[in-house]
Amino acid sequence: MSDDLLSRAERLDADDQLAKIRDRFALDTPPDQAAGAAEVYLDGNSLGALPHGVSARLKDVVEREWGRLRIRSWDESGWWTAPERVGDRIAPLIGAAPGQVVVGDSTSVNVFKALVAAVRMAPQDRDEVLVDAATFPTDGYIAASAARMTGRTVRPVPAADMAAEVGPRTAVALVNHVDYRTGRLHDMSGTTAAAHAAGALVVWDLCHSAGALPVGLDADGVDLAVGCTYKYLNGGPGAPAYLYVRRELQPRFDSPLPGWNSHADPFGMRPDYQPADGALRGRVGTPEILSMLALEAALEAWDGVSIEDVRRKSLALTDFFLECVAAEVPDGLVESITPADHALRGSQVSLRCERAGEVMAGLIERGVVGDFRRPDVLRFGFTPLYTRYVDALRAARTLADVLR
Ligand SMILES: Cc1ncc(COP(=O)(O)O)c(C=O)c1O
Ligand SMILES: Nc1c(O)cccc1C(=O)C[C@H](N)C(=O)O
Repeated sequence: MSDDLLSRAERLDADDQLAKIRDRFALDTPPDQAAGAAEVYLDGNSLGALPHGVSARLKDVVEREWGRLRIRSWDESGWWTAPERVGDRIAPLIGAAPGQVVVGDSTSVNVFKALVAAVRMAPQDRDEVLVDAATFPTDGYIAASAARMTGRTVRPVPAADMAAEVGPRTAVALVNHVDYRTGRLHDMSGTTAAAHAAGALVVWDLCHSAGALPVGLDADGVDLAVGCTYKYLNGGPGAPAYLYVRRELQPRFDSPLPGWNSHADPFGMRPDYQPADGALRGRVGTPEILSMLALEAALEAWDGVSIEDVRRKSLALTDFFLECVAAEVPDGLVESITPADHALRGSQVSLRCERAGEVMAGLIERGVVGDFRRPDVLRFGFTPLYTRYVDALRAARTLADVLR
């Protein structure tokens, strides 16, 4: 056991510019203090921790805005415009200028909107939809249905090969920015440029990158993007997702779900559909006000935080964790499937090991929470806003204990 690692972890935490941001989260509170030590939470890539402030905000939304103001809150409390307002709060985190992001519905529903709208915008003689072959399943299911509905076929392609595979038959490519299983980061700029050179559009799924690393949607000329808000954005279970539509494409965005909330005059109650301008064309029906306002409060945890600092810490944390695993876990028991190359790494470390399900259960029992993805992957998510270097060390040491 190397005390060296512990003193290094403590020094890294002491020097960490983001260390104080952890206080914005409900993490070191009972019952997390089982066995005297706070839980090491490395599952923020599935469900982000609760930021302080959300509970009080929700109480106010429920008791005052809903309970007392009732219907007036749609205007007086800003409920009606929350989807665009919260979208604009997320926008800087994903490199989008205001007016291009709208919040609402699940990621799955937004994948559907984005894909069908992209097929409708693409040259009509194009008959294929390329889908990241290792995609999170929901994207693949939705893409298959969207393709069937629009008379296209799906061709699965490894995300890393997407730039080479887009061609004259491609209407749209759907790519995960960071692979949920391996934590591999894909090349947004190069893939988008290659798709455009081939006359195709690209839809990016940002679920595992937004809030974990800088995303440059505008700079990279991305057409459409979707993402969830319950991972690194800490919006809470079932928090609504978002849809980005590049400003120049908005006039041509023809939603497959043209609900009344995306109408130019929703209260005109007219029988004919006339789409609104701008990002709110991506809205569908009545927004999820409670979860959307919880998300809005959660985003305050980002006040004064630079995403570049987040990225620096994320890479340092994942490097340190990999180093601790190499030092503490006997050789040959685990193998990292997360790229060592920083340019290819998101904010998680995935370790392949035998009986991974049982190993993760053992870790959780000992207060180290990651997750298990079948058949053999242990996932450890590193959320720079609240994960400490001592957490990375404790996770590696606990893993070594469990494996022994
Ligand atoms: C890449 C990716 N896309 C989509 C989803 C989920 O979509 P939804 O918000 O519809 O559950 C997840 C995780 O749940 C994901 O990791
Ligand atoms: N969205 C989830 C849920 O409702 C329950 C359990 C897990 C999730 C997840 O987010 C899974 C996650 N997208 C993954 O990367 O595996």
